[in-house]
Amino acid sequence: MASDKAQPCELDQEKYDADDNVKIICLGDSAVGKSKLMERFLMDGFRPQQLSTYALTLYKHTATVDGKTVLVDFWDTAGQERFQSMHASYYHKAHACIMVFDVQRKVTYKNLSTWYTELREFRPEIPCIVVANKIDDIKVTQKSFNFARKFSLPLYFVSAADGTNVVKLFNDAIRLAVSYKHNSRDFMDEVLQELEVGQVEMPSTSCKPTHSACLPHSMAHDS
Ligand SMILES: Nc1nc2c(ncn2[C@@H]2O[C@H](COP(=O)(O)OP(=O)(O)OP(=O)(O)O)[C@@H](O)[C@H]2O)c(=O)[nH]1
Ligand SMILES: [Mg+2]
Repeated sequence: MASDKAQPCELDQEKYDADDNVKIICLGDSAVGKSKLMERFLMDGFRPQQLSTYALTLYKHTATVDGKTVLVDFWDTAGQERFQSMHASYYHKAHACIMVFDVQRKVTYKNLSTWYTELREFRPEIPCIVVANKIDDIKVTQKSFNFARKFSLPLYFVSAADGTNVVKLFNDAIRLAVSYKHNSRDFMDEVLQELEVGQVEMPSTSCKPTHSACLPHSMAHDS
């Protein structure tokens, strides 16, 4: 697992002075290469051994977008079935999604529709990039994958093993996340942003407890 190499986030003043911060989530079946892609981007390395992510790993990254410092939280979720019910809270306030399948395992491509349905249930509007990983092993770049076209989503052919398109993928995801954050007309996002800066006083009766956004983060979707 990549997390043992990633250092815990230090109290780095630069990070707290960031102009902006975004959250990007990574979805897909177990063993499609989500953690290895993060490892490749964040550490520019790849260790082939397999260690499945346990529930969640959070990575902090600082990027520069149009001259501004952006603090990025990457959420690497476990693809395993046994963690499925925990995924709901990961969607909370996400600004973009990287959705990965393994070009060598057809079932992981088929399961994209399940992941996508769940994503849209919680985050109807956020940008989503479909990622065909492991292209180092077979020639697939000529293949068309209809899933991405059907939902008008960008499709990237990448390899965590040799690094093909990985930096481009993550940089584009960060840009999309920042752009979404600033241009979104998503009603709940607007409410949340206003709550964050303390502009809105919400009487307790106006916030229906059925919507996760009204709950503290730790409680969201727990039931
Ligand atoms: N050939 C090849 N193998 C890869 C690539 N990316 C990942 N793998 C291998 O695929 C396996 C799974 O990679 P992980 O990154 O752990 O998969 P994951 O999606 O994070 O899996 P979970 O944490 O269980 O959800 C490992 O054995 C990796 O070495 C790639 O681009 N090419
Ligand atoms: Mg993993």
